Amino acid sequence: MHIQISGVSKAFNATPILKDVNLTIQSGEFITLLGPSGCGKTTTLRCVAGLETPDAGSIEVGGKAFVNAATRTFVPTHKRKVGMVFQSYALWPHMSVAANVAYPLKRRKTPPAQLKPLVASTLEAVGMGQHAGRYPHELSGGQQQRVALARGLVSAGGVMLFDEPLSNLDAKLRIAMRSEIRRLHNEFGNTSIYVTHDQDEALALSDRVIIMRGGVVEQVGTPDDVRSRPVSSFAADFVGFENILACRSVSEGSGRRTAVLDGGLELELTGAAANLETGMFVAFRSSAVRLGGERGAGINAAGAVRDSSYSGETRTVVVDVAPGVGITAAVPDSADAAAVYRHGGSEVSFHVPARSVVVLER
Ligand SMILES: Nc1ncnc2c1ncn2[C@@H]1O[C@H](COP(=O)(O)OP(=O)(O)OP(=O)(O)O)[C@@H](O)[C@H]1O
Repeated sequence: MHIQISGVSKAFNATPILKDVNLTIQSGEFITLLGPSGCGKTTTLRCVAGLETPDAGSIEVGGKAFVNAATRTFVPTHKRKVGMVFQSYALWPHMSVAANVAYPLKRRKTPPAQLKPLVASTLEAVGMGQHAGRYPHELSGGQQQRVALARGLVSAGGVMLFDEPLSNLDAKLRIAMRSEIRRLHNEFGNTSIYVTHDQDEALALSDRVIIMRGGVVEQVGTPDDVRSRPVSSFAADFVGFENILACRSVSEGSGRRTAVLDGGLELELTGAAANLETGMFVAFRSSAVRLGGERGAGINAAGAVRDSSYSGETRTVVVDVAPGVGITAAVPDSADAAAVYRHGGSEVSFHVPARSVVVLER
């Protein structure tokens, strides 16, 4: 089902929450709305579901207007046939698993001859076939979420909406359920909109990621686009670039253009960095920073180790290059690395290859 969100705005108590949101979602696509708390992800989803009414704009699904503020069209939620899965599983405690899944079908007056096999096959698809007779309190959190998924899937006439469905699960289960959600999306052939503030989840699940900021769409791209080519310092920060520096000035001399960045770091402006101008930003990941004697095209500088911490396979080292300006580097962890970088104050040189530096216009 193709989804077209056009010019959607919404205010609560005169505070604008969505500001002219435009999104085109292809039929069969899995897209994620990613952004910090309060940026309007859930409100966007609720407008598609019919749980909120936009003040302006329209939402069309499969060529049919769900809502259009200009023509005062509004299709109520139960007639939209979208499947919804929430963070709180929202199961009826007094109903069995099968009855919970059957509930939206009964409300729609689905004939029993169709209802029973549909509930059974959907419970089978989510791996809960053998628990149809149990009650929610007899299930683990992960199993309850599977039932909620099945209930969403039977309601979905081609569109699934997910609002942080995995937030209540532990880390291991979250990763397992991610693949389940993606598998079911493919198997059922739905178009899915998924809300999260977890970038790993967004990158793992989606065909495209929509980064939102303060009620507007900041960036739309494939997981690789948003991870490797953020469009702004906000987007770069959100997808985990640890180092974001402003360009303070650009100078030209003897055929070379050189930028001075925060902390006095210098970067020769060639290749991808050729367009950098004063007021713009550069970003690079901690994994791109080489500590030690290596030099080459890019940033070559030195500073004093502020501190270092063990973080899994790598050791994260913060090097101060100026008062209040630290560069974060990730180096493979070893006893040597721990010994060298554990203590603050020691002088270390570092290099950031030019190819690892991303230029951001804002
Ligand atoms: N019914 C409402 N009445 C008043 N304010 C609301 C209402 N619903 C949402 N808001 C406000 O709108 C803003 C955006 O909320 P929304 O839930 O869309 O954000 P979000 O990006 O999904 O954030 P989160 O990840 O915290 O859920 C918040 O500041 C919230 O307090």
